[in-house]
Amino acid sequence: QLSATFYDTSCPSAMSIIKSGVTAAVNNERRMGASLLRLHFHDCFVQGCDASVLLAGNERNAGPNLSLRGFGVIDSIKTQVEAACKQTVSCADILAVAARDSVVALGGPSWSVPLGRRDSLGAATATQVINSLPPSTDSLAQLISAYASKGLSATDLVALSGAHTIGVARCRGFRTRLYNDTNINSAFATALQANCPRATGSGDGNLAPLDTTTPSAFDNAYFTNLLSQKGLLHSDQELFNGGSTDSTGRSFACSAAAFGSAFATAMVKMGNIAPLTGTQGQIRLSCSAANS
Ligand code: HEM
Ligand SMILES: [Ca+2]
Ligand SMILES: [Ca+2]
Repeated sequence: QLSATFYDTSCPSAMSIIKSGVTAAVNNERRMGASLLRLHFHDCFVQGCDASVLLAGNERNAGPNLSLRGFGVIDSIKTQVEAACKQTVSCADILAVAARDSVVALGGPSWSVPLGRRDSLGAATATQVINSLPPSTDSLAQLISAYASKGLSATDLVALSGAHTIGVARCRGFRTRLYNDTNINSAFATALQANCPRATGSGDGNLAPLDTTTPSAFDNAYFTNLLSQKGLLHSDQELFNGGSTDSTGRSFACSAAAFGSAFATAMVKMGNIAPLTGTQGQIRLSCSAANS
């Protein structure tokens, strides 16, 4: 059972240290806010919110995790938190708070983060990573079932996908959509094709914003884009493609407030996936390695 006041007496400065670290990193590079938010998602979906994603090794080296970034920002925040309160604040909680502070730094909603997660003793395998994170080639039905397996609803799926209102993706992740999908705005596809050639291997790493309208503001433009078939990933456009989630997407496109509150609710739910609590796991001294 997590609690928002978990560190109030044991480490009262933790929240402000994390917030300053995140704000400084985002002011230096806006994209870092997106990268920190994605780290928390990749942590929670694989073996629960236990900071397993931060451990050097198999999990971090698995395909879907190779483009993760922000490890250095988390390490530096952890160093400052350790200096204030020795072995008290978990890396898993730092990730959850950093995700919230990133959203706030980019103009999105705020919420109170339940705390008290502990850190895993080990990482997941590459196979576990691949089986736990839905690929962007998934259909709506596959996405709904992947989220259901984590206790998240179809509304949570749509709300959490709104995280793609910030950040970027590599050509290799949206090439097939540009050349094969039919539910894509043609001017949008043509413009993206210039920097993402059809041939596999050419321009694989070229980046495009997930939200073509406001790539570094946390707003609801991701959903207005979906209404005009300008979702970047196949999985993004699946959420608004004539299926059961259309009405949710339309409501988030119409109301930034409705999106913000559903996003906050869904982030708390995602942050509650299989946490280690009590005497389980450990409080790591360094986020990239289990204690020796
Ligand atoms: C619904 C299933 C999801 C799929 C299939 C998916 C897929 C992807 C892909 C393919 C990328 C680009 C990676 C690259 O090319 O390097 C990406 C980036 C990103 N994802 Fe997702 N994602 C999903 C859900 C989420 C959720 C739930 C969050 C957070 C709550 C999230 C946050 C992000 C962010 C912020 C980025 C940009 C990161 C950066 O610029 O460094 N995604 N996602
Ligand atoms: Ca994890
Ligand atoms: Ca945006």
